[in-house]
Amino acid sequence: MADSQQPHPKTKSKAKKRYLKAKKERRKHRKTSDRSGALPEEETDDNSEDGPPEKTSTVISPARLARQSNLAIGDDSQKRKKRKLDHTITEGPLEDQSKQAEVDEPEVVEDSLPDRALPLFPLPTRPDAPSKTELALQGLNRAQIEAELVDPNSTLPINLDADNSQSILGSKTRKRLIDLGVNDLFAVQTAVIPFLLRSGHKYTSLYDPYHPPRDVCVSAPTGSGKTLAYVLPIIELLSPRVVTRLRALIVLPTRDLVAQVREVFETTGKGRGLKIGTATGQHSFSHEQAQLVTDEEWRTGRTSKVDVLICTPGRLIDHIDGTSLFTLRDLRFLVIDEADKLLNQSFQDWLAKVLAAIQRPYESYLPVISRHGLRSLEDTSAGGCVTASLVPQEPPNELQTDCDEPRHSSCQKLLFSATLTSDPGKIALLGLRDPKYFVVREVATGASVNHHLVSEGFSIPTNLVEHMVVCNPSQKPLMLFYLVRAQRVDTALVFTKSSESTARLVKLFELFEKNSPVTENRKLIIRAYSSDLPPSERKSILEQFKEKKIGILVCSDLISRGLDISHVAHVVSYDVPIDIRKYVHRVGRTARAGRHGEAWTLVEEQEARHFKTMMKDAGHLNQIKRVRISDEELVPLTAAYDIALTQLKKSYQPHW
Ligand SMILES: Nc1ncnc2c1ncn2[C@@H]1O[C@H](COP(=O)(O)OP(=O)(O)OP(=O)(O)O)[C@@H](O)[C@H]1O
Repeated sequence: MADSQQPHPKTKSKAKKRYLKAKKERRKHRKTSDRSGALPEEETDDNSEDGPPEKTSTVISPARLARQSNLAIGDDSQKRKKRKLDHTITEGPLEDQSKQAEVDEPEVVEDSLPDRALPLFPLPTRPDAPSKTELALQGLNRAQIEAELVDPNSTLPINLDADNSQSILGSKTRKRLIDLGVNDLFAVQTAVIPFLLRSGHKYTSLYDPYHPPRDVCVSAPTGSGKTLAYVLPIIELLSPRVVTRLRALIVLPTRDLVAQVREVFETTGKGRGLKIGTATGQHSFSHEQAQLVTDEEWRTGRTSKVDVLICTPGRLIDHIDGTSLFTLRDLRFLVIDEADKLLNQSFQDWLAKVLAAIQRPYESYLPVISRHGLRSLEDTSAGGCVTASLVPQEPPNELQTDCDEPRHSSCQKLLFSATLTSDPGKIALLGLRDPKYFVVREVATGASVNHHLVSEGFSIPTNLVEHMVVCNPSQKPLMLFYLVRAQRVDTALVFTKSSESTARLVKLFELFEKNSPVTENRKLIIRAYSSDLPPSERKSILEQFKEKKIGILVCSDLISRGLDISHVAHVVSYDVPIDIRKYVHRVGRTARAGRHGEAWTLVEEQEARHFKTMMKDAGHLNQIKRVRISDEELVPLTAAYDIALTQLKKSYQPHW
């Protein structure tokens, strides 16, 4: 009974029937009105099958609303407005909106308004992220990006018979080079020397404030001949001068390098009359002052006793600050060798002081009025025609003349390094004038110079063979002794991390040599070279090493840069270098000037990952061969090593 009173789920109530009928009519009506273009009635959410609909939410089709608003009339602006409306009306996530649009936009609307439909804008797409190289290039300046790539294998023969007009170098210089055994210019020299010495070109004059020369930055591998690349042009340009002025300043990071570069100047420029001076602090300040300047200006018309000064930055600043007659205003060349190292040194703000000292005050560019009411002019063109003439002084002229053109310092800055920085911030400190970059390196096909500049993957001499030996820290000295004995690493530079480490290793090695049986008729001499030693002793040790009286020189990174000793056949990094720059300079003490050389790095097990990552980042890991030394190979050395170790420990114990 109760069941019969319940309405059957399939039977429809009267109200429902009425509702469905009305709905059907509404649909029918809508179809006909759509076809005739009339606007239908407002559509409600009446899809419920369960009874008369409740007016919950009203969803208005955007197309319909646009039509209601008389917006979609065909022209573009109206279409745009319609689209705007679409966006304002539909709310919620974009995905929902597009679905909603699909539902609300019946095909009939699109069909009926083909020419009014809004153009579909492409969905916004995210551009590919720029590569690391592209990003880094954004920081580089134009000169770096347009660097000239020089093939490291290119050479230029020095022809003694060529006449001066055909050759970049004068006959005197060529003859001198041939006498010294230099028959070809190396790659870096073939690029840089012609750039600096374009004969007859305005850049060759010593003083040209209206057309000052372009600055030059050079990145070339160790031992590739960068020193001659600047020494030769300086000698060529300065030797015709008549009046001695300080016209070339060469800044280097260490005293040893100053002495080395001085030697190159003296041997190459022999007989050319150039006066070379050095300032390193090795001698007393007053002694250096007496070597550099004269107070007889009234008689000689000059203050400088030298044409070329080679110095360390510290002592240079001392002279700028403390030597009253010392001036850099006549400089034609400022050479910063090992530039990346020197730019990292902020010592006494040396760079800013030097740059300020180079600038001539405005007056000094004008003809100088002498005490006699005359002016002296100096023509210092490269042709060697130097005249000091006295010309009556003209009254000041209000008219604009050529002399009113802005005048610049004629000083040309030359930067050299095997690991030249590409850091735009550091380069900017130098205020370079329209710099020209030369990069000497082999570039793999497809790779660009820029990539190398950015990645700072410095090039290593091609004749260098590199090895790494991964070992237990306690075995490191034994590994070194093994290399010395078995691999004949006996004309070598061994680099450690500190002077203490240097001293300890030398002591241990001496004890080891004393205790090991002499297998051959040779006594190996090993010495330490460190900052703890007085300068005179350091100099003497280097001399002995150059003369092959010392076989192995153990040192810290003090001499890892620039040192040129041709017979060094091996470089051992007893302690792993902390960065790729240090590695490049250390291994660059061998395989110089096209010679063969070998580099060994002793890597403690826990350092292996760091070392490999460093090499991989520099794109250099594949060039390094891993050498495995078995315990059996070490057995013949262990007895002497153990005794040496015990003796070393005893020597470090306090005696009481
Ligand atoms: N054209 C040449 N022919 C023969 N030998 C040369 C030539 N140019 C330079 N050398 C020799 O090559 C050696 C290395 O030169 P240099 O010291 O100038 O190298 P470098 O590029 O400055 O190296 P580093 O970056 O290590 O300072 C020197 O002994 C030099 O005399």
